[in-house]
Amino acid sequence: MNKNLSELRSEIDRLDRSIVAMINERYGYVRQVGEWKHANASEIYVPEREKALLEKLEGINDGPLKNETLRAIYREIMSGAIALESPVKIAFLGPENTFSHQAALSKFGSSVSYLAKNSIAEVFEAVDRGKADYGVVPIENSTEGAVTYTLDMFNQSEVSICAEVQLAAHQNLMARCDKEHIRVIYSHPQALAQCRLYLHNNFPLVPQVEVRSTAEAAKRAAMDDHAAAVASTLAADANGLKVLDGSIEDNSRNVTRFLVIARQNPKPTGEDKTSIVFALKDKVGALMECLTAFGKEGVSMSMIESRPAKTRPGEYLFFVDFNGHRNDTHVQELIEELQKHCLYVKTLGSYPCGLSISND
Ligand SMILES: C=C(O[C@@H]1C=C(C(=O)O)C=C[C@H]1O)C(=O)O
Repeated sequence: MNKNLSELRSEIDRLDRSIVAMINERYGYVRQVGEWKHANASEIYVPEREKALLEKLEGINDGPLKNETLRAIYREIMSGAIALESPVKIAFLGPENTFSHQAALSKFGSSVSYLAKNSIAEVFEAVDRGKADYGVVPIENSTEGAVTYTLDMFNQSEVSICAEVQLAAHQNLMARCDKEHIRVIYSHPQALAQCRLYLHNNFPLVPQVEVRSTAEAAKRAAMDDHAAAVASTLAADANGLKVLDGSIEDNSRNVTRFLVIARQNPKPTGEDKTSIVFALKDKVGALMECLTAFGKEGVSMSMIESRPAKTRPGEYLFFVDFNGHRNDTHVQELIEELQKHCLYVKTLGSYPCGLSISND
């Protein structure tokens, strides 16, 4: 016979008691892992282990639990585990409630502590000086391209990349008033650029004002009856604003990629990416030789970006992301080949390929 509601709930209660007991049992082992790590000066956050664990769990999950839900639950279980091992601090490009904050939360969960920094340079500095254990910085957007400031910082800093986060960052129009009463729209220049068409079609006569973050834009909209902001839903909630239109970005596959920086180098997972920067020797065909080296080693690039070297006019640095780990023989051969044509080649990190996460 079918169970009635209170019988069903007591079954749920029984299982919840087991779940909590099991998480606590798990944390007993986590604590011991933490002690081992402290004794062996080992890293607390281990992205390659987390990735392998999540993949294994997805492999045994027969549903109805969705893999997305499973990941979110484990994000928090592992966040609690990290906090139990050590009080880690994560620096991100502030203020709070920006997409960078959201990217950091999606990687480290809500049990660790966060430091909102005023600039990308300050995030690097916090990690460089050990004031933060990890940093989260934007690196590229699928609509607007590379975040050149972050690229430039890598050339000056000794931190390395230990993980990536790909956030399907949806932009939203939010305000206290209705659409017809909007007299000004605030946002970060990149967010305004991502919604150029929507804003042109819907608010051709409303002035757009650039501010330093989408979170700042939402704060301003919260203080003005006739202002709107283009920002994340996190910012709408934090400032009590109504979302008037959601997912207003012109390209619905608008993804922002963030990097986790640290003073550590993850081990290979079998599905890794490596980021390097190189400066070409001043000789004809040097760039061609470098690109040929990638082809020869069968290495596919996922990003290539050039930046002025700032030493002499006309000299450029090339930032490249490609599939593979710095420990792989073919990657080592590729780097040796590149060195022949470059003044220097610096490996910025090898890290597990990240899944794309949505901020819906
Ligand atoms: C427990 C560990 O530390 C952290 C927590 C993990 C977890 O909760 O499973 C996994 C990897 C680490 O980020 C570990 O390294 O195994």
